[in-house]
Amino acid sequence: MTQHIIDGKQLVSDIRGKLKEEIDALAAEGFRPGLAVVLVGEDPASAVYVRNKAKACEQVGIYSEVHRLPAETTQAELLDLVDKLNRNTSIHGILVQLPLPKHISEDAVIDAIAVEKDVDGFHPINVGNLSIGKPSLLPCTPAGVIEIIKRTGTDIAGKRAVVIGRSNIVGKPVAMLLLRENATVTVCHSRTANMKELCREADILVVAIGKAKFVTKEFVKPGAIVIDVGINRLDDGKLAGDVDFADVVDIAGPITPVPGVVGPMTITMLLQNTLQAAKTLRG
Ligand SMILES: Nc1nc(=O)c2c([nH]1)NC[C@@H]1CN(c3ccc(C(=O)N[C@@H](CCC(=O)O)C(=O)O)cc3)C=[N+]21
Ligand SMILES: [Mg+2]
Repeated sequence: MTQHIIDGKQLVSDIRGKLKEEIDALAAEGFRPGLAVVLVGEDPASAVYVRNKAKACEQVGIYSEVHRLPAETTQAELLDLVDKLNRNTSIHGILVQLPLPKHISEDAVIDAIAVEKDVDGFHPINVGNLSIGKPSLLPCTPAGVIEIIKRTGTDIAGKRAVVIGRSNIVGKPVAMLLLRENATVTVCHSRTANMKELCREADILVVAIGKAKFVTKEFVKPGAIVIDVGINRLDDGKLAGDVDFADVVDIAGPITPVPGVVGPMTITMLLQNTLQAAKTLRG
């Protein structure tokens, strides 16, 4: 029983291959999409993600630059950099790595990013446009989750979907996107009663709560699609998802291991958003 374990490498290389073709064609016309990533402070995990993002850009031919600022950077200095990037015509996507140091308001920084360059899809205008069904830049992890589900060959319309987690960056936008695909959507959280019973009704279960191995087989309907958004660092240094993979793998249908699928897909959707933003800005 391994054929239903979703192959992240295959998925990501298919999509990145198509992105590269389109970017190569633009480059042949003398136009290259550009991404700026801003990292404030020295969080080691963030440093790894930022390096992975730069590597992925290079792979598909997106120009990228990383701005590393010290932890003591003031909010005014960061807003000043964002303003410069907003006006830089060779930059089409801006990503300010979160979390930011406590003395800086994340809301103020996100609000300052040009809506057309907000490749994280975190700006309130992009969030609002998603919720009312207008075109927008979609948040990367949620967009990746939908792409993974579609590529299992599942028709989402009419299915029961349960999302565990209601964060602004994953749970809520995943629920919104599943609704847009005509699923019947339930969102569970820390105050939900009968969570196991609700989850067992799901044809599609998306887990984003940040608790290692929280979801066991009692949460899973036989054959259900299980998408694990969690990345938790265990005491032994290994990564684990929010799903107890060994416990769930035999009962689930298509299932994502951690690491290997949702993380690399998130970065792939960032590349896709940067291309989309570049085409929009180019007109
Ligand atoms: N403005 C902003 N946008 C983000 O999209 C954003 C952010 N801030 N802050 C941090 C989180 C986290 N994040 C990840 C992306 C890829 C992997 C990834 O590729 N993970 C690999 C494993 C990497 C490892 O070994 O640690 C995997 O799951 O296979 C993980 C985490 C994006 N984030
Ligand atoms: Mg959440």
